[in-house]
Amino acid sequence: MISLRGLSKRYGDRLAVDDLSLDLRPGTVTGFLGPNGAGKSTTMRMILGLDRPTTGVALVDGRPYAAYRHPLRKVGALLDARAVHPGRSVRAHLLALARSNGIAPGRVGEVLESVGMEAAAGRRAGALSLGMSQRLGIAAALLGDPEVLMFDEPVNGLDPDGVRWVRHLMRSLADEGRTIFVSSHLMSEMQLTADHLVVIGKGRLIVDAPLAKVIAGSSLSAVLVRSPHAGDLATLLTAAGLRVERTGDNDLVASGATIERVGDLAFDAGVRLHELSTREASLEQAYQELTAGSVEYGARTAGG
Ligand SMILES: Nc1ncnc2c1ncn2[C@@H]1O[C@H](COP(=O)(O)OP(=O)(O)OP(=O)(O)O)[C@@H](O)[C@H]1O
Repeated sequence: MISLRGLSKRYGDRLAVDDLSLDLRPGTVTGFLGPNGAGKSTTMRMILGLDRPTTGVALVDGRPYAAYRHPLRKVGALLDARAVHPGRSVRAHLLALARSNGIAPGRVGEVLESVGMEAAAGRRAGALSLGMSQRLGIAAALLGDPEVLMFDEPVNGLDPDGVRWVRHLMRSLADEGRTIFVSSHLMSEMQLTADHLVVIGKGRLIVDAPLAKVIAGSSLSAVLVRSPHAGDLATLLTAAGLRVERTGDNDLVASGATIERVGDLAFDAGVRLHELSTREASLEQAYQELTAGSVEYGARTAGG
């Protein structure tokens, strides 16, 4: 498990990461979201000991990453796909990593196969396309068969097949009980991949919650109700603390509650229902509401 406690990073007068405390759990894909400059990469770098926290700690199973003798066997990471020796072949790059981490050389062939790069093993790492570099970075992360995997924008540059492949890979790694921490700006992809979300803005924690809860919390998620007594029901639900909007003579939309709660309130009051259903916000909509106050580098939209 990865634990962050009061983790902060200051660059000059800029607080890039501001007092983050959270746990990343095994068997879970945790999506790491936030606007540009929010501090995602800096957080990941601190977990990997590549940046020193100004205050606080980042621990992997109770110890700093750097305290492990063979760190790649504990945490595999893809942070910057282009951070490879450009003149080395794909195979030589992975062999060098394996050697320095006490990993059997035979493992190189296995990870090349699992990322579909056996045929490219002899190519110069510096001459790969961005998508192929991403695959090589993922192969390097998998090399030590680690319990924890961190990926910074892993689908960047991948074609649709590659994107789907990464999604399935993350799911299967989590299903094997590993801890997966993945940053992305692709909300539709995150909605399909993540179980849990950590959202930060301007270095600060905004949300640490299951995906379903984040989506249900959006003002655009709601319960739709049709009833011949919609007026009575609206009064009842409002009195119970729900936000209610009448959308027709017999129709209303209630937000701030589950479908079960709306159904139970109607049943208890003896109000007849002709329809009870949910409208789910997309992750993109939920995310926009959550981060509305934290976007530093947003372009103004037309008319906005
Ligand atoms: N080495 C550094 N020196 C000075 N400032 C830095 C350094 N690295 C990051 N920063 C600043 O810290 C803040 C957080 O950057 P970071 O790259 O962690 O954000 P991010 O959430 O990963 O952004 P993006 O989504 O754009 O990749 C930014 O304001 C960035 O300019």
